[in-house]
Amino acid sequence: MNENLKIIDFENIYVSYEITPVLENINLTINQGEHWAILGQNGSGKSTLIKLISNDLYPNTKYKFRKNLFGKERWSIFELKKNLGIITNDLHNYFEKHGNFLTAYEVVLSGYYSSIGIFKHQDFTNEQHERALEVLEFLEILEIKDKRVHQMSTGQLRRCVIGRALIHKPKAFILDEPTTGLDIKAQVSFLNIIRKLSKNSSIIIVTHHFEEIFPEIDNIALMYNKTIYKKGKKADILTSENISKIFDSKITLANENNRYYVKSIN
Ligand SMILES: Nc1ncnc2c1ncn2[C@@H]1O[C@H](COP(=O)(O)OP(=O)(O)OP(=O)(O)O)[C@@H](O)[C@H]1O
Repeated sequence: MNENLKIIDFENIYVSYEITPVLENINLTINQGEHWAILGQNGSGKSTLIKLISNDLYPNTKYKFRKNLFGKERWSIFELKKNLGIITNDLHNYFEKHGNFLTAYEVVLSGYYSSIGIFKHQDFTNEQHERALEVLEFLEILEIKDKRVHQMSTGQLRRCVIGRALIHKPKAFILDEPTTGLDIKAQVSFLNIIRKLSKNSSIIIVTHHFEEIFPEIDNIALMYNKTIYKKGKKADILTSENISKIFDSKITLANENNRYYVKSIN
């Protein structure tokens, strides 16, 4: 791992869907090997920030900005996906809707072509088949390799979608509210999988749940008022004062064994 490599290097970025920017003056540097959580109210711009990172949205060119990913300004979407695994609920829902006949094995293997499914014209080497099995094993879903999407639980499909990105051994994963729809047990075991991923890839997680900020996550970015209100080390940023500010409420945050939770809110 090259800790000098900047996964994200953004300076003074503005993003607009329409005329008024929804993100303003975004400055963010994330180095390889770091793990981050991004927190903020509904509508504060978290998903927009992810779309900016994934090149689904571009900065407003009215402002002078810097936007580098892995040290480079320009990326083809296909090349970017090899370096950056982006897991959103939209992708999960897309597989549920359009790929429900695929097996777990096929969902994972489809990562090589970024396709929804496996097609006759696609060739896979033996190594690629082996890698798909290795990924299923890593994600602890090898036993469901022949199960089809429509027969899977939400947690099982979520892991397959991660597996599809993991096939490339990306340097970083971005996970947008990854435990949506999971019950408490599935949530805990899913988070353990993400912790396992964090050994080899940087994790950037967007979440509304403090308990999901697992101990390896050492950096926090707080979104408020269309920008990154504060960012830095977890112990400095995750304070009751900061959290009360960004959620416009009086929140008392507590911490036990490096895990945070909301003690009171009013
Ligand atoms: N396609 C769009 N067209 C116009 N405005 C949009 C679009 N998508 C989002 N917005 C606006 O951009 C702002 C930021 O939205 P965004 O979805 O990024 O917030 P978020 O923090 O991800 O919210 P949530 O926690 O609800 O997912 C909001 O004011 C929203 O209304």
